[in-house]
Amino acid sequence: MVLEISQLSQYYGSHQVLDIPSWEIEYGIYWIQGENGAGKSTLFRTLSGMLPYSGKVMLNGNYDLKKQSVEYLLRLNIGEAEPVYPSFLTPHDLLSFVAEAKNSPAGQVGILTEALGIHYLKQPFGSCSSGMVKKVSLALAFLGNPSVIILDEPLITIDKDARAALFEVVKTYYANGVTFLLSSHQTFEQEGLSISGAYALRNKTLSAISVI
Ligand SMILES: Nc1ncnc2c1ncn2[C@@H]1O[C@H](COP(=O)(O)OP(=O)(O)OP(=O)(O)O)[C@@H](O)[C@H]1O
Repeated sequence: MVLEISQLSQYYGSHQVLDIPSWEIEYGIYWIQGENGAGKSTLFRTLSGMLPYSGKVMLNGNYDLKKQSVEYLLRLNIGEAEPVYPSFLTPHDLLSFVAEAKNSPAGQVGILTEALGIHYLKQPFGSCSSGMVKKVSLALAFLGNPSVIILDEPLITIDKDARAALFEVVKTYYANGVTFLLSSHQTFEQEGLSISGAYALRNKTLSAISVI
């Protein structure tokens, strides 16, 4: 299994958001759906090691998020729904830092920024457009040699060309063995992606649904 969850429970204070007894996926592209506030971002942030949780999360059958967190986080990347970065940093700063942390191959940042149309690499985030910030967050999600990439609402704020470019990158990575978890309130039909499965997050847990 690429990703396995068992007895995953997540709270904000006394408010329980996730209660997932068991969920597992093989290699593929998966669409996670759910109403506003259902807990999609919370699930993604939990799987990305950004929130403490109770339960077990395993990657590639080998890496437990709690026990082998460095190995795990080298192989699982996230592009957040509404990224916020320090206003004084530049895309160049952040991309270089994450590329180093993720053991990126030489030249990878240049390939991704070119592909996604990120032109203002030395302009601080404080003066970047929201679409540019989003594109940088998407580029960050492809750095290194991930086996899983989570893209939370990848379509928001980016223009038509960037959207097409993004899904070309998704297809290339998928063809090279990367599993994707995507969330979106819109369908991915026009992207020409072959979705392997869809899950609805409701009542704090994930259930398989048909892809429509
Ligand atoms: N940092 C936080 N502190 C407290 N409660 C939070 C926090 N983040 C999210 N929540 C609550 O957790 C629940 C799930 O929120 P989450 O953002 O995960 O949902 P979502 O499915 O991603 O929603 P949307 O489709 O609107 O983006 C909501 O009730 C939300 O108000």
